[in-house]
Amino acid sequence: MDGPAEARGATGFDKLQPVDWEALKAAAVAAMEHAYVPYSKFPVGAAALTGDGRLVSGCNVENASYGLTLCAECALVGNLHMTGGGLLRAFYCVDGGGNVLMPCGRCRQLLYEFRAPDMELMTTQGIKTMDQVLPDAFGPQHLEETA
Ligand SMILES: O=c1ccn([C@H]2C[C@H](O)[C@@H](CO)O2)c(=O)[nH]1
Ligand SMILES: [Zn+2]
Repeated sequence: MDGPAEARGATGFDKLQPVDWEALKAAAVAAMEHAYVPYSKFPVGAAALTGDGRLVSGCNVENASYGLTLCAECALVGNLHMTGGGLLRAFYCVDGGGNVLMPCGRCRQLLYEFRAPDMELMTTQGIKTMDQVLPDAFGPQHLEETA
């Protein structure tokens, strides 16, 4: 039915509305408090602002089969779709102490799929763009090259 997320565009995208990074952090911390981490004891919370101004979030959910663990970003992407889809404009991830946490490599790819143009991420070195944290990313365009 639908093509890749980026092709659908960010409906209602409003760049005039400044990103409230403190609100994003608070949402990430609130999500982190729901983490299921009996194995690593390393809770993670992620929150993002969508192009149309919604806050979406997620926490990590571990499994006795360790490798099946879901990162917080996985839950966030599920939440994005459950609450109306769209694209991500700004992203914030925290550890159990509320410190900024860099998304793992797999999650950077996951987020890339749903990035709004010029999506920003809070990093340990301040605000960065998706392109800075995942340069030369693999994306839908590569699928078309060999078709
Ligand atoms: O980007 C990341 C990196 C790690 N984790 C989780 C997975 C695991 O439950 C715990 C320790 O790796 O942190 C996330 O949720 N997101
Ligand atoms: Zn991850």
